[in-house]
Amino acid sequence: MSIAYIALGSNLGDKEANLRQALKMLLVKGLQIRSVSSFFKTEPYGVTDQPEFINAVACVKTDLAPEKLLKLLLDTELEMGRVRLRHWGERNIDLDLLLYDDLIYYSEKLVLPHPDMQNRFFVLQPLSEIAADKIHPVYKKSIQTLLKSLTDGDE
Ligand SMILES: Nc1ncnc2c1ncn2[C@@H]1O[C@H](COP(=O)(O)OP(=O)(O)OP(=O)(O)O)[C@@H](O)[C@H]1O
Ligand SMILES: Nc1nc2c(c(=O)[nH]1)N=C(CO)CN2
Repeated sequence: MSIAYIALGSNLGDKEANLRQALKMLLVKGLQIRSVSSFFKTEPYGVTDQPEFINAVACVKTDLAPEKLLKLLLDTELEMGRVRLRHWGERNIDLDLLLYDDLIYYSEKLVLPHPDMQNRFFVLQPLSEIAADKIHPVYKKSIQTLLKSLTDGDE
């Protein structure tokens, strides 16, 4: 069994209901959900002229290989009628794979750890709630340290 961390986000429709529905679907598809962070209201990152998001992170246990797990996430987005208005823009549901054990992996379809997670408050805040001491396999720093660097404005 492997442990993976999944980021959930929504800023269209009933955002909290969208996150709850996605979590239910992941469970039905066979992921063992070990913990889920609080749901956080977050300011839009990147493209800022859009509604605020609700974000959360879930820790799951799975036998699926990383690319199979990513496919499960992308299929779940599609089954929820994935709406995306523009790159980094509004969406009813977004499921990203943040970490998979301590794997460092790069393919056309999947990059692990998620290559922008260290820059995203909306990821590090919920992740640090459920995995503060987890060490990022590339930066070799804990999630809480990465969060502090981001909020302190370190390089
Ligand atoms: N760790 C990862 N988690 C999710 N998708 C990934 C990851 N690494 C690579 N991808 C690829 O990124 C593609 C596009 O992802 P997506 O449409 O969610 O981009 P985005 O949400 O607009 O931006 P971002 O991925 O930076 O949040 C996916 O189809 C997937 O193949
Ligand atoms: N706060 C917040 N900002 C974002 C988010 C998100 O989930 N939360 N997702 C984006 C596209 O992946 C772009 N910007």
